[in-house]
Amino acid sequence: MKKKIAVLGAGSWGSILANLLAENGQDVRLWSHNEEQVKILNIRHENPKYITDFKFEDELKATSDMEAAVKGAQVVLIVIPTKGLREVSGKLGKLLAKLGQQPLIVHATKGLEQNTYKRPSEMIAEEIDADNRQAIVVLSGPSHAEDVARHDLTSVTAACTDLIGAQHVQALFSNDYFRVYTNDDVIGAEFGAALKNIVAIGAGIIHGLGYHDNAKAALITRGLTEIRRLGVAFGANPFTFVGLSGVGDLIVTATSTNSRNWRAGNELGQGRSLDDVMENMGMVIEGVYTTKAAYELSQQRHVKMPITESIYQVLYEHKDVKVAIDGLMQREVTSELE
Ligand SMILES: NC(=O)C1=CN([C@@H]2O[C@H](COP(=O)(O)OP(=O)(O)OC[C@H]3O[C@@H](n4cnc5c(N)ncnc54)[C@H](OP(=O)(O)O)[C@@H]3O)[C@@H](O)[C@H]2O)C=CC1
Ligand SMILES: O=C(CO)COP(=O)(O)O
Repeated sequence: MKKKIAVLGAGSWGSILANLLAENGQDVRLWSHNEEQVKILNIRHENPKYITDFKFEDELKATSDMEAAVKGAQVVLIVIPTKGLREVSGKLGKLLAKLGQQPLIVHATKGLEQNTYKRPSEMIAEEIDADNRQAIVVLSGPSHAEDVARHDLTSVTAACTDLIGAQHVQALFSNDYFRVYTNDDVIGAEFGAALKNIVAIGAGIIHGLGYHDNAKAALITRGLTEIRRLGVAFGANPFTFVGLSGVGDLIVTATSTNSRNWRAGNELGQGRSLDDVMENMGMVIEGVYTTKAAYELSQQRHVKMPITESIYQVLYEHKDVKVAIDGLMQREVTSELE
């Protein structure tokens, strides 16, 4: 049955997910705070800043009025970068209370909040009263918007402590090119999603420095060990990290030139400054912020994360990229299973 779905955030991922839901026959309202972008989406069916050479479904309606998007919605999908998530969730929470609605909440944000180190679902739960929502479901996995736009085969995970919520999302999003699995490990899904961006920056740096496949494979594998260590310290199921929202997303982000995190790392490896890289990307590079949060969290919890620490030193302490990467090899040798 056709559902009314509000999608908050019209960047590359929000707009493409909204389009997928419209293709699946749902009644979708895409909200953006940018009126000019809304006009272009409604008149030309394009979102040129975020997805080039792509025509959106005629049925997909955009609006800059959050109330118009959310009114009557049975499902609200939030696709806002971590930095703006609390603000947008707060507005949504107030609106749902005013409208007396209780939709299922889905989010696709990948990161950890600065200073509090909260996961996206924790921020959302704090900003939307439990009386004004059903479950919160995490949609995550290896899924570059550019690939989904061209109907490349994609598989992701819907994670929710209440499996019925995850199954609901599975049914809404799945089609012949987008396959959704379920998982009840929200902590693992969110840590996998956030932390893989740090490793993707590292993989880009390695490429930019001129190292090759052996170095990339080692970084990805040892990076996964760090992701698992921190996630498990917070109660994640270690098996989630060998799933789509763990190693799956790590592979796609650390090996694809579509990845903003990989591209940022590659440019840093070639000697560009972080300010320069961030200014020119024009889209969010979540890993830059997540590196800081994860590094501080690892120090606080005494979790060994040498790759994260090295990337933190490059991003925040101006350490030379080559010295940082080569330094990883010069550490005391150790057991792989430690
Ligand atoms: N792109 C992808 O392929 C994928 C992305 N993700 C994740 O999805 C999340 C969103 O990423 P993505 O769509 O790529 O990001 P983009 O940078 O492409 O777009 C972000 C969108 O959010 C809007 N926005 C940012 N802050 C606010 C705010 N405070 N209030 C209202 N709107 C805001 C931006 O508006 P404005 O244009 O005004 O800046 C823009 O429309 C990230 O956490 C990312 O890691 C997950 C899977 C795949
Ligand atoms: O999360 C993503 C793909 O699964 C998108 O990664 P980037 O933000 O690095 O482009």
